[in-house]
Amino acid sequence: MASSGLLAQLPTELLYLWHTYRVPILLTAVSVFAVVRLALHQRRKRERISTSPLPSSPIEKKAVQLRPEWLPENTTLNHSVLSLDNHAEEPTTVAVPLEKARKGPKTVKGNKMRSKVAKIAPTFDHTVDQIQPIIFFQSLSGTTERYATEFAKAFTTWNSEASSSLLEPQILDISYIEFDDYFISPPKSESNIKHFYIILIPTYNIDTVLSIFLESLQETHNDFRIDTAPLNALLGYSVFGFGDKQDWPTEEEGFCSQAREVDKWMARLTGRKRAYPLGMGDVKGGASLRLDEWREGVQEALVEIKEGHGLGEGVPGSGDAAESDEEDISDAENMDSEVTSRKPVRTRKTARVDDVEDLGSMVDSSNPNSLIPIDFTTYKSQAKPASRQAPKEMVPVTSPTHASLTKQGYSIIGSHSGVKICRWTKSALRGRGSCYKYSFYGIASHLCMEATPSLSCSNKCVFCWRHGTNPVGTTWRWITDAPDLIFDGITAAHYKKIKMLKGVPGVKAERFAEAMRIRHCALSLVGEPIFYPHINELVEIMHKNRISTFLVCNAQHPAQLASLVPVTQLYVSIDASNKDSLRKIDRPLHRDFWERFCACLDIIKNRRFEQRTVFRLTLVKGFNMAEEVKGYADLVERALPGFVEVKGVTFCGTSAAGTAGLTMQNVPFYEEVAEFVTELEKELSTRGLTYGIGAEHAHSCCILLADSTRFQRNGKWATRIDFERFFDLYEGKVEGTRVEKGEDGMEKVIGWRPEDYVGGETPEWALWGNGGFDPRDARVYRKGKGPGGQAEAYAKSEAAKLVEI
Ligand SMILES: Cc1cc2nc3c(=O)[nH]c(=O)nc-3n(C[C@H](O)[C@H](O)[C@H](O)COP(=O)(O)O)c2cc1C
Ligand code: SF4
Repeated sequence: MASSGLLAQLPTELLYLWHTYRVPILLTAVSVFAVVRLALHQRRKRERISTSPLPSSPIEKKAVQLRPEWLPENTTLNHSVLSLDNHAEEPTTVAVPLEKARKGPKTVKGNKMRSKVAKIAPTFDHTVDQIQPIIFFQSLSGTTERYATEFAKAFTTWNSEASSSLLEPQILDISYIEFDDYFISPPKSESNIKHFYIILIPTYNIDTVLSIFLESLQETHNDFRIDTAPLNALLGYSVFGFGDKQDWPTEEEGFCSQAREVDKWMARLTGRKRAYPLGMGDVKGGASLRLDEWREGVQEALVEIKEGHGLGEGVPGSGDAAESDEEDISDAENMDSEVTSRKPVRTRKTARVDDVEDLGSMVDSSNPNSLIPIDFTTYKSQAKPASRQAPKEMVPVTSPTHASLTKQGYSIIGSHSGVKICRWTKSALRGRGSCYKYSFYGIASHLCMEATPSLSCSNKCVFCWRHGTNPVGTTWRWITDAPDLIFDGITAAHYKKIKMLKGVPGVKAERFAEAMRIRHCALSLVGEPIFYPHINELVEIMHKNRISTFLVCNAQHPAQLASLVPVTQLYVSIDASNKDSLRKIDRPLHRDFWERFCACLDIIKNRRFEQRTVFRLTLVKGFNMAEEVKGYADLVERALPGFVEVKGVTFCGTSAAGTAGLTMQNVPFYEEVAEFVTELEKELSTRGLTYGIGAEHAHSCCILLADSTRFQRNGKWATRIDFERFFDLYEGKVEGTRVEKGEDGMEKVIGWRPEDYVGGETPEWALWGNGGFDPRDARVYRKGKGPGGQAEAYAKSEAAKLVEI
């Protein structure tokens, strides 16, 4: 009873208490609430290590138009499809779909009327004009180069006895010229100098520079914006091919097939100015003799021209275009199309005639007005696309490229991937220092693997050390190895090479043990990694194995760049600040290289909050340094990369580099690089951009600019990477801070930002002005080098030897 009375009194008591103490109760509740909120907030903040402000959400992105011709060919970006790997020992899975996965603007097809009248070639006035012969050659294993040199010598000796209207020949390697400078129109020169082309080439049934050369001739021919016979102003041309009759006994089986192709395209581009028939020599017997005979024939033809007789008389289709049947010339354009009926071929009068097959196919009298289909949105020939051919191996074991790369220390994996131990990996194993990637980002060189899934690329940069033998291509058209096999292959080859260093004096046991677990992969080396159609799968495999990825691309493949999965650090090579300079230094194969380059910059800008983005500038004195600071600043302003790495060129010291016009004089001194970077920093700052010099590695002539609003903590540089954090973000163990507004207007996390895996502060010794060499490592100087006023010369000579990307 007593207890029920108490209960009845309780509401009155509570009401009394509430009235008496409500102010302190309310204050306590608010305080507790505030403390709990604050604690929760602090916890979340700890999870988000980033200190920089969150990007406005969603980040405004510039629309980048991907042209249809930029989309990959022969392959698909579909992740679920793996390629057939013909190197695999165990049976592999799915075959490469040969059809293009083309998206983008609709292709507009039209028709071009064939031109009825060939241009009249300028005549040679033997009283005032001079002939400039140009000897073009291409050589992978040196044979053709040797013959071309001998040819030039014999030709010059003969010419010294002849007259002055025939100039000394120029000799040019097809690997190093700008095709457009010679094969869209004759080179620019004084008006009384007329050119004559002598072309000496081998044949390779694999992809080499020659395949690209042939494609370029074909493209020029099919380009509706270019004249029917753009090389008509040449006085004439003649081609000599080298082949191997032992393995390719007949023409049907491929003997000198590429020389025959070049001869055919030159006939079309010149308006049939074949001055002397195609010569062919078997390198296994009689090539020298054949070449001498052919040289005499070419010389005779030149004498005729010199004396004002032009190319002499021949059957229609040979000799001067003006003398030829006009219809034959325009029909010759259509050699690829089906021939319905053929004019009877007249008998040859002289040695200077076309091949019977050529004559036959160029005549299509029954259908003089037939139309050639033209694709107005692309340069590419629609008539006979290369992609219809069965894919080949990029670097077959039998190729000189394979031999050359293996000799240089590369392990070739499958037929298009490579891996090589970097000099710095050896150095780090011996406790003698790591490369600049350690100073800037914290990558110890002995934990790093350098590899590429594509030894081929679409540039022929003057400073590339794979000159001459490098596979090149504008589209991926090779047999494609599966990404897991590439991963297994490159890692196995890397470990094998590390093991081989076991006995090298000075290798530290502790570092050797550490090196047996790859932590980082620089996807660069040579070639273009994003050219490989399954690069995304390969990157994913790396990340799953907790291997970080530094990927360097050459800004020529916007479609692949746009669809690349986020990597740990994404580089784009910026080899020049303007179109002209880029053309000279990178010698890109794509005619729209500048548009591609600019599109890549816009993509880099759009993706700057998804991953760390870096501009890699390679300074080559005399090519891309002087007067270009403002231009580089324009590019930085356009793409806003997180970092700008500026590096003096590495001179590979090969004779091929010399052919490309590069010598030690082009390697800048460290102080010159430093001066350049200081100017660039100043220029960026006048534009209100917040870049500062973050770190340096004088040893490899490399300096780092970084965005101070993103990669500084408490006013101190934080350029290093927290790799464990990166993998935790990748695996979803921690949440990133990249947010986007959903359809409901609410912000939600959609990934991570570079700021989420910023590592510790940049060490004192790596900061600008301190040199960048870890004092815990032993610095070893070569004889006669080292401190004492020679540091810069040392850096320069070392830079010449290092192959470090
Ligand atoms: C991988 C490979 C493929 C070749 N393909 C052909 C061919 O299809 N037809 C041919 O006549 N010769 C072919 N050859 C022979 C080369 O044309 C010949 O060896 C030539 O001398 C090489 O010239 P270079 O040393 O200047 O590169 C091939 C040689 C190699 C190594
Ligand atoms: S982009 Fe790289 S691999 Fe390609 S040519 Fe230039 S330096 Fe060599």
